[in-house]
Amino acid sequence: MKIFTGAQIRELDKYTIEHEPVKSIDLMERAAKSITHAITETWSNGMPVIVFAGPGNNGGDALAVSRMLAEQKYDVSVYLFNINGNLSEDCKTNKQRLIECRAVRKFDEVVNEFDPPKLEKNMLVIDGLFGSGLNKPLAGGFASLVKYINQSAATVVSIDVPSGLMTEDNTYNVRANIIKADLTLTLQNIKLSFLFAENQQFIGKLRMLDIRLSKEGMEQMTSHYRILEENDLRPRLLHRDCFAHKGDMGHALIVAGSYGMAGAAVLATKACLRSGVGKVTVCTPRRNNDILQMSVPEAIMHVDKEETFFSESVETADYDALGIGPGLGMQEGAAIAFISQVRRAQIPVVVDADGLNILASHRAWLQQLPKGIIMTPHPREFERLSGNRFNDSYERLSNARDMAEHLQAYIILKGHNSALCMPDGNIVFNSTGNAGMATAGSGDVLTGIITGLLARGYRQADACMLGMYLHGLAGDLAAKEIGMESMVAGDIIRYLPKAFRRLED
Ligand SMILES: NC(=O)C1=CN([C@@H]2O[C@H](COP(=O)(O)OP(=O)(O)OC[C@H]3O[C@@H](n4cnc5c(N)ncnc54)[C@H](O)[C@@H]3O)[C@@H](O)[C@H]2O)[C@@H](O)CC1
Ligand SMILES: [K+]
Repeated sequence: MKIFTGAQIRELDKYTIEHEPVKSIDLMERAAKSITHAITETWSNGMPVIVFAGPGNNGGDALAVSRMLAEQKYDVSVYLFNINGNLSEDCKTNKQRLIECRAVRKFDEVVNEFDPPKLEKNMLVIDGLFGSGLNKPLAGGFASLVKYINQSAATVVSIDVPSGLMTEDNTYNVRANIIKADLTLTLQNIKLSFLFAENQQFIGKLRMLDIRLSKEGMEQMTSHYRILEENDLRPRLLHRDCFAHKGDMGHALIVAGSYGMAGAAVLATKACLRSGVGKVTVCTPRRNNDILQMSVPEAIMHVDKEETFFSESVETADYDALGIGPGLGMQEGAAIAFISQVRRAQIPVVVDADGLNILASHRAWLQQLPKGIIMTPHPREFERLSGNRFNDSYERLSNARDMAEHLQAYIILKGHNSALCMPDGNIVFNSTGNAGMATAGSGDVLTGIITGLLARGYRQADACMLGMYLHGLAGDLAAKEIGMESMVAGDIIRYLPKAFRRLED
C-alpha cells in the first residue's frame, strides 16, 4: 500500500472529483457517511456528542457527521471555529445543511469569544478541527482548546488526523498542542506520521475508512513510501524444485560471536539455517567452538585462531552471502578483521550489531563499504552510525534515507514498523511484528534470516523485505500462542517455519 503526503492526498481528491466524476461536496458526504457509520457502530445514541469543527474540509466533514448523527437521534452540540471569516466552500455548504436539518441540540459558530462546554467522562468528543491541511503547529486559542480536550476525561474521536499532528514531519511541532485521540478514523490511506512510535499517543486506535478515492489515480501517483503487504511478497517467493540439492540452495557465512557472546552467533546461525538456505558456515573464536557445535549441529564450523575474538577474515569464494556483526565485540583486532572481511567479500553482505558499532567508531570506513551492503541498525545504533542525535523518528528516517542513497546501501531502521531505506530513495515499512520482539537477540535472528535469504538467491531488496516481514510474522505467530511478555528471540526462530508456510499457502 502506498503512503501519500498531504499534498498528494489533495491531488488525489481532485483527480477523483474530475475522473469519477463526483462533486467535491458528494465526496465529503461519502466520507462523512463512513465516519458516522464507524461511530454509530461503536457508541450508542445515549452518549452525548460534542463536535469541534475547523474552517477547512476537516471541519466540513465534522459538520456533515454532526448532521448524520443528529438525524439518528444522537444528542449533538457543535462548535464551528470561524475565526477569520473564511470557511472552505464545502464547510460552508455543510454549515447550511446542518442549520437546515434542525436536529442538533446546539450549534455555535465561534467568531471571537469562546466559552468551552463542560467535557465529561461519558461524552464523545469529535475532533474535526484540522486534518491533512494543517500547515503549521497549532497556537493561541486552538492550542488552548486542544489542551482543554486532552485534559478532559471524555472519549475523543479524531476525523482523519488528530488535530495538530502533521501528516509527515512533526520534528518542530509542539506536542502539547496535538489532540490525543482514543480513536482516529483516517480517510483512505494511512499517513506517514502515523507510523512513528512517538505519535502513537496521539492516534490511539487507528481505523482506515475506504472512501473510494480513484484507484486509477492512486496507481498512477508515485510515492516514495510504501507499507509491505503479504500480496507484495508472495510473487517474489523462490520455489524449490524437486531435484534440489543442498549445493543448489546456497551457502551462507555467518561471522559472529566473541568470548561471552556465543549466543548471538547461535541465534544468527539457527535463524539462517531456518531460512531455506542449503548450508551455513559460522566463523567464531576458538572458545565458542563447543557451544556452537552443540547448539547448532547443522552448521559447519570455521574456527578463528584467536580464543576470544574474531581476528582473521575468511576467503568468501565458496559462499553466497555474508552476515557479520552479532556479538562480534569491539576490540581493535576484531574491528580490523571486520573491515577486511567486508572489503574482501565479493558476495552480498549484511552488517548488524557490533559490526555497526565498529563502523560508528571508524566512520571513515563507511566510504569503503561495497555498494548494495545491507545494514540493520536499531535507532541508537543508527544515531551512532550517522554521528547525529535526532529529535524524532521523521528526522532519523530522513537521515537514513539520505545515507542509503549516498552509500548506495540498504538500511533497515529497526523498531515499531521497521523501515527499509533503499539506494533509490524509496522507503518500505514493515507491517508485521509486535512489542514482544523487543528482546535480546531478536536482531541477531533478523541478520540470520536476511543472510540466509541472500544465500538462497534473493536479491538484496527482496531479501530485506521478505526478511523483515517473516521475522515480524514469526514474532506475531509466536505472540498468538505464547503471548508477548515472556517471548525470547529463540521463539521467533521456532515460529519461522510457520511464517514461511503462511506466506507460501
Ligand atoms: N481526499 C480525502 O482524503 C478527503 C478529505 N476530506 C477532508 O478534508 C481534510 C483536508 O481539508 P483541508 O485541505 O481543507 O484542510 P484542513 O481542514 O485540515 O485545514 C485547512 C484550514 O485550516 C487552516 N489552517 C492550517 N493550519 C492552521 C493552523 N496551524 N492554525 C490555524 N489554522 C490553520 C487553513 O488556513 C485552512 O483554512 C481532510 O483531513 C479530510 O478530513 C474529505 O472532506 C473528503 C475527501
Ligand atoms: K481532525
